[in-house]
Amino acid sequence: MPTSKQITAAYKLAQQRYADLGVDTEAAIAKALAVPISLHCWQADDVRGLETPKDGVAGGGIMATGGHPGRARNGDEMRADISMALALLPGAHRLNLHAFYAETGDKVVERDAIEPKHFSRWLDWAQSEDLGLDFNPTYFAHPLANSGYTLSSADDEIRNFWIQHGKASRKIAQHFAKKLKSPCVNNHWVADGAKDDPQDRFGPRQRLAAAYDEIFADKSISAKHCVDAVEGKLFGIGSEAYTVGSQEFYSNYALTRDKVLCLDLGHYHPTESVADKVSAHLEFHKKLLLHTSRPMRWDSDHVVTLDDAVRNLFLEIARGDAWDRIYVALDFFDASINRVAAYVTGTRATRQAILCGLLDIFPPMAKEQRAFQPHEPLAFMELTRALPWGAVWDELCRRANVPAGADWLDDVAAYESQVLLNRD
Ligand SMILES: C[C@H](O)[C@H](O)[C@@H](O)C(=O)CO
Ligand SMILES: [Mn+2]
Repeated sequence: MPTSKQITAAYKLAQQRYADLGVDTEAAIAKALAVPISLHCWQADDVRGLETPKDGVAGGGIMATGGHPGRARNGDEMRADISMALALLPGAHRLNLHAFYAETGDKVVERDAIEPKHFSRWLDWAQSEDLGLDFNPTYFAHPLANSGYTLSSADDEIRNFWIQHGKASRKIAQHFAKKLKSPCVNNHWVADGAKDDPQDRFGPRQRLAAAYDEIFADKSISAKHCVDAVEGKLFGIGSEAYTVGSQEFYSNYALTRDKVLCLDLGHYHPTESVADKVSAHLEFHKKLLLHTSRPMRWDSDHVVTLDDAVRNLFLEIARGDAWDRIYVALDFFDASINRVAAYVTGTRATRQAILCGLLDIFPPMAKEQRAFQPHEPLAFMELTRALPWGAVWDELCRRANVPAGADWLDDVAAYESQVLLNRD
């Protein structure tokens, strides 16, 4: 693995190479370190939640598969594992919590009754790690979600239960934001839908819109603190034929209600480009929440790698200079590998994509108002891929005081043998 001296020497050469193309690597490193990435707490425990012991499935259209030992079994273990991952990650981070990670002791507290106090241990830990907090109401993995419909249910009792949960989530998000002096993104996703063609597609969508309107009607919640986002999807396990909260539904909802639209890289047809959607949405929406994920043939939530989808997404953000109009969050869960390694791999890949976006040669070229021959953009895009961004990344890691290269694997191996393998 490269020494600190070797990293700096390689960086100097890379810096010059980029400078010749008009790219300021110092500015790119500083900005790439500053973009906050919200780490999803649910990779640590395979999306099980802390409410009651459950086996395997999270329920509601998503599922972590695999049986690698060492899964976190409680809040303390989750926090320890995430702290371990954070120690190996460069840059600014937040923690993205789901409501079913409330810690209520021996008391069963229903989701419509959760309060900020049930997350005080997460809040204390976030303060100690200097992290902002984001939040998500959990509209799945619950007996009242078994019918396949929650906020869009035709059953008043079920729908009202989930409306109360949505309202409670916003109070918690506002509390986090005030305590941590940092706005809290509160992302709403429901798995509502049908496995096979329903006879009524209108009713659930009308009820879903009305339910959200009721949730968001609470005027005691300020958008300065609680930044509500809504996340659509093409299909899920059990909602193959009909997903109530589709992309079109949420795009229109967010636009007409001034909410943030969430784009998850796993939520589209495999050939659809999420990068291409960014400029279309940002022409109309103020902000986007981006969930980085890797859909292997379907919405499988594989650990993020530096693939074209993630790279192109942040190239697009860079080309539109839209850094202040996005929130970046992770969304993957793999129970078949060491979960700390999953965090480190996926978070590093996301930040590498951010860095590659910032090292793009097109924005400086655009300033020169250079007229391209039709064949040139493609040639320059190929050149961009071949530029020594890895040397800039190593330098970024060195400055952030975290291992460059794959040196972090040693730390993960030690943590696995000393901590993770001692769990049942
Ligand atoms: C656990 C999250 O809420 C979930 O992954 C959601 O963001 C999603 O993407 C569902 O497919
Ligand atoms: Mn998502």
